[in-house]
Amino acid sequence: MRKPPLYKSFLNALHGIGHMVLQERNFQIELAALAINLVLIFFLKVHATEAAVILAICGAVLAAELMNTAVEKLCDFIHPEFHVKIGLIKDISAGAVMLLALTALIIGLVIYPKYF
Ligand SMILES: Nc1ncnc2c1ncn2[C@@H]1O[C@H](COP(=O)(O)OP(=O)(O)OP(=O)(O)O)[C@@H](O)[C@H]1O
Repeated sequence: MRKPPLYKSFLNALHGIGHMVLQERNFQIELAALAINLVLIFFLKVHATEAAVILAICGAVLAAELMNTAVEKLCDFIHPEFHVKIGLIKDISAGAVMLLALTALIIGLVIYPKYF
């Protein structure tokens, strides 16, 4: 089968991200957190290395949220009914996001205080 052109792959990925921006509350909250961090980095003149760490963890949280939502949607598609294993799969997937969000919180607590 012929591979689709590269720009088509970008459009497909943007379609997925666009869906998340419009429909998924957690993703919207995490995008707002990224925006707040960008403002803080700019106004507090955060050191470039620290800014890179902050932006990297924000990106990781957003990417994990994308994967978590994909797992949830896949679960709902293949098994819409209640099942204890589906619950566990969703909980594990959500756990990945929570782990990264907590890491982001700790990184923020380590970096920001010295700028105030
Ligand atoms: N089909 C199911 N069978 C068993 N438990 C389920 C099922 N669907 C959802 N759950 C339970 O409900 C939780 C929330 O699942 P849901 O699909 O509603 O995600 P959500 O509310 O969008 O979560 P998130 O905030 O992580 O995006 C799951 O983590 C799981 O514990």
